[in-house]
Amino acid sequence: MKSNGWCSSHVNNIYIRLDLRCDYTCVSTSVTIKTAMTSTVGKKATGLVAATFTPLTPKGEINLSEIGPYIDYLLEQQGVKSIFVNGTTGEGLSLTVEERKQLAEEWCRKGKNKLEQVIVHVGCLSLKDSQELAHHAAEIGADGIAVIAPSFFKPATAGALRMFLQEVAAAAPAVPFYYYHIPSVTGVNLQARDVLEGIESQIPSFRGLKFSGSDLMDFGRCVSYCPSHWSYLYGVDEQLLGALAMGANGAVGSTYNYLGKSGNRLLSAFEKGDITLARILQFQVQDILSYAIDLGFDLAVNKQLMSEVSGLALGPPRLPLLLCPQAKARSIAQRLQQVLGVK
Ligand SMILES: CC(=O)N[C@H](C=O)[C@@H](O)[C@H](O)[C@H](O)CO
Ligand SMILES: CC(=O)C(=O)O
Repeated sequence: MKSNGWCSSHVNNIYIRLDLRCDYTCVSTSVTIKTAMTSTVGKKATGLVAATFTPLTPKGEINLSEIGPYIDYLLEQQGVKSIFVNGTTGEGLSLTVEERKQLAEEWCRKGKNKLEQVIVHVGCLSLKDSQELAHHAAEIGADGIAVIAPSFFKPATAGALRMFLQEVAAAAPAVPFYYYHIPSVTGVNLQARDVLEGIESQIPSFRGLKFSGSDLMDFGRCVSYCPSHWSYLYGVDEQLLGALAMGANGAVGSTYNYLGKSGNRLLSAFEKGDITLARILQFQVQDILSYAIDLGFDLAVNKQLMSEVSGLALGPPRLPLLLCPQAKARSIAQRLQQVLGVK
C-alpha cells in the first residue's frame, strides 16, 4: 500500500517505483477506498466556473455590497452557476488574510442556495496563512478549496509542493481540495502530472485540478492518471476546446464572467459532438482576446472590461496593477458585442 511515510520522504524515485508496483497488487483495495471517499467529500465540480474579480471601492477597499448583484449577474445574464473566488482574477495574493476571509464569507453567504459551487482559493506564500484560510473556508461552508504553488520561495520538487498542499488540506480535511496549476504566474514550472503522483494517499480530500497551463500533453497525462471522481478543470479560456478533447470536464476562467453564455454553448456543442459549432465559438473568444491583447491586456484591463460589460461597479485593481483607461475597456467591450452579435 501507499504510505504517508514514503510520500513525504525525499527519495521520490524509489517511492514512485514502489508505488507503481503496489498499484497493480492493490487494485481492488484502492477502488473500494476511492468509492467510499467520493461519497464523503463533496460533489464533483463540472461545467463552467467563473473566476471572480474582487469588487473594490474607488478608494481601494473591498466592496462587499457588490457581491450579491455580481452573483445575480452571473446566474441570470451569463448562466454561470459556479465561482472560484480570491484566485488570480480576484487578486487573491494582493489581499490581506482578513480581507480574503470577509470576501469568501460574503461570496458563500450570497451564493448559498443559488450557486452550485463556491470554490475558495486559499493559496498564500505562508503555509500558516493558507492553513488559516483553509480552516476558515471549511467553517463558512465553501464547496471546495484550491491552492497554487507558493511563488517566492518556490518548491524545488513536486514532492515538496505536495507536502505544502498536504499541510494546507489537513486544515480542512472535509472540504474537496484542488491543486491550482498556473505556471505562467507562479513561475513554478513543475509538471502537474508529477505533482499528482500518489497525491490521494497524502490528501484524502483531493478532488482534482484546475489546470491553467498551455501544456496539453501534461494536462492529458493528468487526465489519464486521474480517477473518474476527480475534476479536471481547464483554465486557459482561449483554448478550452483543445483541453475538452483531452478530457477536461469543466473550465475555470476569468472570461466566463462576461463570456459565460458562449462558454456554456461551447461546452454543450462539444458534448453533442458538434465540433464545427464548438470551433466557431472558440474562435470568437480567440478573436476578442487577441483584439484585447493587441491593445495591451492584463488583469486590470480584464477587470475594467467586466465592469463595462456587466454594469457592475467593480472598482480599480489594487497596486501594483494600474487602473485601465476606460476607453480601452470600452473598445474591447464593443468588439465583444460585435463578435457575439449582441446589440
Ligand atoms: C493567467 C490567468 O489569469 N489565467 C486565467 C485563469 O487561470 C484565464 O482565465 C485567463 O484570464 C484567460 O484565459 C484569458 O487569457
Ligand atoms: C482564472 C482563475 O481561475 C483565477 O483567476 O484564479
